[in-house]
Amino acid sequence: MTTFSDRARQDTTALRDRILELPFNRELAAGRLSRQRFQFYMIQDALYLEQYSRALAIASAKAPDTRAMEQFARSAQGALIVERALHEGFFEKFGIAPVEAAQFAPSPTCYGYTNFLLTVAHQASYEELVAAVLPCFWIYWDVGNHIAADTVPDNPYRAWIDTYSDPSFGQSVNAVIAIANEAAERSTEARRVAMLNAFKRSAQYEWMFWDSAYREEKWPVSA
Ligand SMILES: Cc1ncc(C[n+]2csc(CCO)c2C)c(N)n1
Repeated sequence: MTTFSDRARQDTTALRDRILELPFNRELAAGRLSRQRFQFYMIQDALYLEQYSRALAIASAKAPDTRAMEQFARSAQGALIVERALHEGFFEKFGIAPVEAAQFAPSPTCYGYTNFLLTVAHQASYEELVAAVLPCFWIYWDVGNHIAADTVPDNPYRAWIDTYSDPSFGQSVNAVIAIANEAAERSTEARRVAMLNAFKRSAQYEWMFWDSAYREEKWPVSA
């Protein structure tokens, strides 16, 4: 039987390869990504995580069973606690006060991605929401492992690489994949197609998020 995650993987093979090949990720692996670019990414990611955590909390509230509720509630907390600790470590290293991150405005891509997730969370089905939050886990696990396999000693971004290639993170990735597969199985084909579309849109935004950090994306006009 073809599961939702099999279909999702097949439909995004080319895009996922393109994510691994992005200059941001290649340079991160080699330890030669500029601090400026990484710092831009960290600030945007802090803004992203706050909204992503809300989307996960809504997934928890909508989940049909306590196991999925717990998984999403834990991940919603993880997005705020674990990832914030990672960020604060880097902010300290780069000499940015953590409160300063909140003073930055989200980039167009960050804004687009978080608004997409929150729109799905509030307006679409639970199944589509699960599909929309999955690339965040799955693609980071792919990227984390890919980078961990060919990084250099003393990489200044080691803590980032370790977080996303840690087996405990792999366990939560597998748990969310299993939840998405169960949700798809219980659903209709029309809804599974909607799930695939939500998954693909988030995967595109994941590519865009790294690309926008590399370009240090600004709003093209100010108000
Ligand atoms: C743009 C962007 N996408 C995905 C992640 C990774 N991530 C964020 S929260 C979470 C689950 C709970 O810890 C994971 C895997 C990120 N940091 N930034």
